[in-house]
Amino acid sequence: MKITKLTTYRVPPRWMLLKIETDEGVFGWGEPVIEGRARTVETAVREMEQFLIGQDPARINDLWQAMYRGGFYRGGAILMSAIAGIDQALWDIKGKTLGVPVYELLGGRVRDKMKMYSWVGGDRPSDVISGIRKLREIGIDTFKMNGTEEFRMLDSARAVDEAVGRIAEIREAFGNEIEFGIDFHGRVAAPMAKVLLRALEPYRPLFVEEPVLAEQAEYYPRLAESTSIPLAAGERMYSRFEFKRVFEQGGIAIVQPDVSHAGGITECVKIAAMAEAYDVALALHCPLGPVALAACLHVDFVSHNAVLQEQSMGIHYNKGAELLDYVKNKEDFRMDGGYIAALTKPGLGVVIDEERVIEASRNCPDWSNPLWRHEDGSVAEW
Ligand SMILES: O=C(O)[C@H](O)[C@@H](O)[C@@H](O)[C@H](O)CO
Ligand SMILES: [Mg+2]
Repeated sequence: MKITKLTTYRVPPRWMLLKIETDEGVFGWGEPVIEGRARTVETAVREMEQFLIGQDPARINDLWQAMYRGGFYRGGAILMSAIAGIDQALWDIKGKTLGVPVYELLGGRVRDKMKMYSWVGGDRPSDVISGIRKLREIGIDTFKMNGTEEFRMLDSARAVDEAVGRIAEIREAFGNEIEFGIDFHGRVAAPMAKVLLRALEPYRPLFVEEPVLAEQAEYYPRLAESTSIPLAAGERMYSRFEFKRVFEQGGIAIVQPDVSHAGGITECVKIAAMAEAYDVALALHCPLGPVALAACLHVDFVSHNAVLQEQSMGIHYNKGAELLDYVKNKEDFRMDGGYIAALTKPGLGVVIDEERVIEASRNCPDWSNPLWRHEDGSVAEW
């Protein structure tokens, strides 16, 4: 079998889908994208296409190594997202060719269902209580929200009280019937991270995510020493080689690689195994589309330490399209009591409505995150 064609579709809300076709008619879907840089990743996929055309899609490991090591400059968000989406599509092709779901090719399921969580509250965490109430009606009991709005490097007791007050209201309203992670989203700098973590302790969040920016990873062990709240990070780390330092230094209890940013299924299965060796949990990051989610689920179903899966249904970014709008087999993504069953169709198990995708890709608006500024006019982390 030989790869004959790669087609990319940038579609609302902010996703990019990749279709890889072969000379035997089998095709696979991937989702190579960095939110806000879809066109840049698209160019990176195009550059890799020259190498890929004519290759045997079954040789996933060799193609991965060639795409990663073939370039003198490697790694980082753009290249690893391009490799990620291509890798996902290659696994889709292999599963379809052999007539089995990808998790069977990775040794089979370690669980019967996977625990999911949902975002509430939006960029500026508001209406969190009503958002939780609505999702509780469909059996979701685990949530994530942003912890703050703009947050200065050295911020006030008032800003801390505002952030903590929102969390206190949640515990007040729901007690311990629900669990929630708080995403600092990299908005909190090292001087304030310990202050905020300490203030949140009494409300026992399930985890705090990106307590500081990934480029400040050396703070993770020190922050972990200062709190009992499990710390999570990983959406802005792109390969085993970045995660290994985090495992070695400690401090992160839950790693969150993104299967569309960190080299795909091939790389994330390896990161998951490394995490297990350090007794670190896995909660794959996935605020993206259905192919990214399907790829995550295949990693979840073969990883003992997979504890939670993010999915983007109703997420504040999904303007212009919802998680399953481009999917034909919507029923396979149904959640029951906050869990999802394995996707058992051959390959990734997601049947893409290509007509819908082609239609949506016409004049697709570019998405980029807002540029926030502090009151003094300086740039604020979004
Ligand atoms: O945890 C999450 O889902 C992420 O922090 C998410 O909010 C960002 O990755 C966003 O997608 C960037 O554009
Ligand atoms: Mg996050």
